[in-house]
Amino acid sequence: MTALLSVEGISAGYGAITVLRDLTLHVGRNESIGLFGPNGHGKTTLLRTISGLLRASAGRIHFDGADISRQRPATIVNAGLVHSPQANTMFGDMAIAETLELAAFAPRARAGAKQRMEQVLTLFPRLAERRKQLARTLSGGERQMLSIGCALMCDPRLLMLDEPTLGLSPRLKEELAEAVGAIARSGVPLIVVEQDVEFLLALTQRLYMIEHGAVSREIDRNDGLDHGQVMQLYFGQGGEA
Ligand SMILES: Nc1ncnc2c1ncn2[C@@H]1O[C@H](COP(=O)(O)OP(=O)(O)OP(=O)(O)O)[C@@H](O)[C@H]1O
Repeated sequence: MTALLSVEGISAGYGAITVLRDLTLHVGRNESIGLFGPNGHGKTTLLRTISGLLRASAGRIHFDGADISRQRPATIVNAGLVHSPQANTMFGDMAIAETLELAAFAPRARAGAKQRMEQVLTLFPRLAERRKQLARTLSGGERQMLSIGCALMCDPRLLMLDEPTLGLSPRLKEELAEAVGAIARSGVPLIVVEQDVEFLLALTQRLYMIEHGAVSREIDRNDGLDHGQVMQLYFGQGGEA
């Protein structure tokens, strides 16, 4: 069976700067994967390239067997490949409920939008309590929840999360980690970028270490490595936190 997502030998960057260099990875149909590695080595650039916000200068990306390398972001979202970016700024003057409604813009997401909104508000009670509050007045953690909520409103078949717990207090981090775990258990495959390898090992089946714009190591949870052993590999390869 073909992979749900396959990224084959892509290169991408910004103008004259090449960030991704011949990067290859895949996500199976019933799995979630984690991406980790040093800052500035291309994890966010990879998610932006998969979601069509950046165009790869070489290589191919297939989602559910279809070549999406040249597709527009809206087409990719409508296919069910949805990206929840880091520190999403949102429409500040819109309330939470309005923002979630607007997020279900993709034709395939419109039909079940009402029911999905209820699911998002059940997953994130903080958003339910504040449904009339303006997005710009939300705390960092609440914004992160709204960003993930908006991605869920698109009815994802594969959801990409960029550092969902970055900068959160331990309590909020736990709340978010629990919600992300519930999303995975509900059957939505995930690609999660995180520095917290322990969190990734608990959540995903495989990890890719990204260094210098390429995959430097693949770790399968079945390899039985614990957090300490993964970190040893990381630092042993010259990685920096
Ligand atoms: N819009 C841009 N224009 C030019 N360079 C950029 C742009 N966005 C990112 N970069 C550069 O591309 C490189 C990779 O950045 P990217 O955000 O993909 O890394 P990352 O691995 O996600 O980092 P972090 O873990 O800190 O989020 C960095 O050197 C960054 O400065």
